[in-house]
Amino acid sequence: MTLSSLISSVPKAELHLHIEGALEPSLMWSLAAKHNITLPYKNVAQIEAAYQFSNLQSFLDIYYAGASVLLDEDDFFALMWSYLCKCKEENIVHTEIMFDPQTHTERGIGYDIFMPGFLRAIDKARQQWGMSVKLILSFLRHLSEQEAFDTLEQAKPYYRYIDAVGLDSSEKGHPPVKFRRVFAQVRRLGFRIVAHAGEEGPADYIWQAIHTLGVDRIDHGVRCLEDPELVALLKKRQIPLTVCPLSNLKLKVINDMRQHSLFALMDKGLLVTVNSDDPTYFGGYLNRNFEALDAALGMNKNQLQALVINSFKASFLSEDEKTHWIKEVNRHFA
Ligand code: HPA
Ligand SMILES: [Zn+2]
Repeated sequence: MTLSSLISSVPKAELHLHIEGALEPSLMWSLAAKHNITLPYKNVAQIEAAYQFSNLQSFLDIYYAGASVLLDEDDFFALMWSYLCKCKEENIVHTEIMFDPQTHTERGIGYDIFMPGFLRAIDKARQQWGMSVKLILSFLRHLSEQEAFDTLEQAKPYYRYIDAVGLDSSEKGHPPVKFRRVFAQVRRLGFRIVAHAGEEGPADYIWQAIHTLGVDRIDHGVRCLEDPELVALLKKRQIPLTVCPLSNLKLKVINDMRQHSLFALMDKGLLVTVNSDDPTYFGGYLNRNFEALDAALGMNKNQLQALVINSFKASFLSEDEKTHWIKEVNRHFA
């Protein structure tokens, strides 16, 4: 089998995906029409053409504006269902999906609107395809810690549907320590913890995420390479990094995919995974990210196999589920 057909056919997990970043321009357009919302674009092609970013903030501005078309439960169902259909197409059998409650609650759209929409789509994918899905509630770090506390409190009726809590949005100037107390509460509630760190922000933010927040995984984390002691810690504790190659390229964390450090991180013994982050904004779903790495840097079958095994190892699945899927992956490569 060619590498390309292995990439698409192997069962895999995705661990770093923002559901608001999976809003297809065509769905944005039709929801705007449904709700009589005027977008600053004349057609779908213009939406796509607007996705040229110079850094994280220039993306976030467009990403939060795009979410303004999501108003009723059916809209959130359509958004989730569209992504889960892509998972089916790409042989993603398990996905851990981040959602940003504050992007919606700030507009007056409550948990009672978006959660039932998300959960209906997830139930349908579970029943139709046996897909496995976990949800990660993410705090927007440009907002205050008090607002994160309020967001956690408002989620109470839905705690049983949420597996982990994370931290995303504008990284620079909003270090993990800003959220020390709310993540202490998150830990007491028994959720797993993830945080974006070391995407644009310094290696020190990765230290803070580990020591102050007590994360189970780091989202991005590519800037760890600037600190050999940190690399040694990530290796020793096998703290996973959910790396997003096309995102790094589109947000100018790197200038060329040939500069991507993913294989360097693997060679240092780190537990690295490949993910799509915000696929409709960054030019591709998960399989495209593997393809882009191969096209720029070359990937052999052993590297692909290791990355796919890592996607299960680094997940929040049970040990039995991990063992099951790792066996399936190995069978696929045999
Ligand atoms: O890559 C990202 N970084 C920070 N916040 C985000 N929200 C969506 N995608 C991202
Ligand atoms: Zn992200």
